[in-house]
Order: sequence, then structure tokens, then C-alpha cells
Amino acid sequence: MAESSVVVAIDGPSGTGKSSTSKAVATRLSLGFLDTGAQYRAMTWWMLANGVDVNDPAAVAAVCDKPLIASGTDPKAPTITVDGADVSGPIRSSEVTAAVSAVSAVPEVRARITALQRAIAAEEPGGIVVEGRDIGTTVLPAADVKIFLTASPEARAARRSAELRVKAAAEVAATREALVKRDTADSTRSTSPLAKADDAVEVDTTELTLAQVVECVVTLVEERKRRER
Ligand SMILES: Nc1ncnc2c1ncn2[C@@H]1O[C@H](COP(=O)(O)OP(=O)(O)OP(=O)(O)O)[C@@H](O)[C@H]1O
Ligand SMILES: Nc1ccn([C@@H]2O[C@H](COP(=O)(O)O)[C@@H](O)[C@H]2O)c(=O)n1
Repeated sequence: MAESSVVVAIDGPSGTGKSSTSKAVATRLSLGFLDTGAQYRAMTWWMLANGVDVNDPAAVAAVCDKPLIASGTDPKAPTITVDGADVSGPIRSSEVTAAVSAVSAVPEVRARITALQRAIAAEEPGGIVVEGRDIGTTVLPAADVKIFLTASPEARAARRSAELRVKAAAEVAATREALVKRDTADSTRSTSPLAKADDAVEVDTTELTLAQVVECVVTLVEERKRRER
């Protein structure tokens, strides 16, 4: 690890705080930030916009090299574009969220997006925080620091519901069900499933505030940098 450069991989299930933590850690340590879920969402958005049957892996594989997906890595203002158009809003729609696990399970999609992620990480000379599901296991197995965030399904559903301003008990329960369903699909696909790398540090965020999680990760990164000196 070069003195001034550090690569941090943050993985975990949905709603565990990967994006919020990664952005804050990257800002604190002046590193780049990459939201890899946004890239799978961008691919999914393009498939839906172009009438591709997302439940047909062969159809998805046949066209997944067509959209030009680009990510900006400033943690204070990350961007995601498809063929030059800003898709940061549309990729968060419920249609995209419901379809993304099917698209991200297609090996050809993963091969293309993994190559893109590695290229982006390599272009950040000062280092980067990359968050997703398979960063520590597959995309950047030599990352300097690997974190696997977890939280109970109840805590995650409560966080996501607060974000979406959902209050009714039935809607919170539906949010919980949707999170668990996506985690199950992401953990059981055959190519590069959601998994903790053997050398990742697991942080259960259920009872922690976001500030506490950020502090914990910054401490782990700084300890690693000290060991390297
Ligand atoms: N430790 C925490 N305590 C309370 N709320 C948190 C905590 N961490 C994150 N949050 C909130 O939970 C919500 C989900 O966080 P975030 O989007 O960072 O999770 P994620 O793991 O990246 O989710 P996804 O994988 O679905 O994109 C956000 O509203 C965020 O502000
Ligand atoms: N490294 C990754 C990151 C994400 N995915 C897939 O994208 C979906 C959306 O991710 P969010 O973080 O935006 O919720 C996720 O459910 C996975 O299907 C992935 O496969 N690998």
C-alpha cells in the first residue's frame, strides 16, 4: 500500500449503511467514492427503458455491452450517467429496485461492470472507498481494508422506511420483506454473490449511529495505514 493511497471495500446487505458510511469515510479521508449498486441500477434502468425482458438472462446478456455507464467519484457529489444522461433519480425507482437483482445475476453483466469498477478504482491515485456486495471477495480482493456491514432486518426496514417517509406498519413490513427478498436473491446467485470476504471485519450497525459506524471504519483505515508505515 503506497503511503498516501488506500483502497477500502465496504460490502453488506441492503440498508446496512454502506453508501452513507462510505461517502462520509471518503470525505473524511479525502478518498474517492464508488457506489457500485448505482451501476447495476443504471444497467437495469437501461434494460427497462429499452424493453428488454429482465427475467430473460440471455436477452439481458445479449445487449449488456450497449449502455455506456459512467460514475463520478467525488464523495460530496457522486454522479451516475448512462450514455451521457444523468440517471441518478430514475435508478432509485421501485421498478428498478424490483428488477435489479435479476439483472445483476447475469454473468455477462457482472463481467462488464466488474471491469468498469476495477478501471475506476485504478484511476484514483489517492485511493477510494468502493461499496457493494462483492467488492472484498471479487472486484478488489487485494483491498487494503475490507468491511462487511450488517444490521437486523428490523433496523434496516426502519431506516429505509424513514428515508422513504413510510409510517404505516403494513408498509414498514412490506419494506422489510422487499429488503430480505433482495438479499436472498443477491446471496444465492451463482456468480459473485453477496458474501463477507474471509479477511473482512464485520461491523453490526444495528445499535450504532451512523457517526459511530463512520468513526469505527475511519479508525480501522488509520490503523491499517499506521501498520504500513
Ligand atoms: N447506523 C445508522 N443508524 C441509523 N440510520 C442509518 C445508519 N446507517 C445508515 N442509516 C440510514 O439508513 C438508510 C440506508 O442507508 P444506506 O443507503 O447508506 O444503506 P446501503 O447499505 O447503502 O443500502 P443499499 O444497499 O440498499 O443501497 C439511509 O437513510 C441512512 O441515512
Ligand atoms: N457490488 C454489487 C452492488 C450491487 N449489486 C446489485 O445491485 C443492487 C442494488 O444495489 P444497492 O446497493 O443500490 O441497493 C443489489 O441489490 C444487487 O443486486 C451487486 O450485485 N453487486
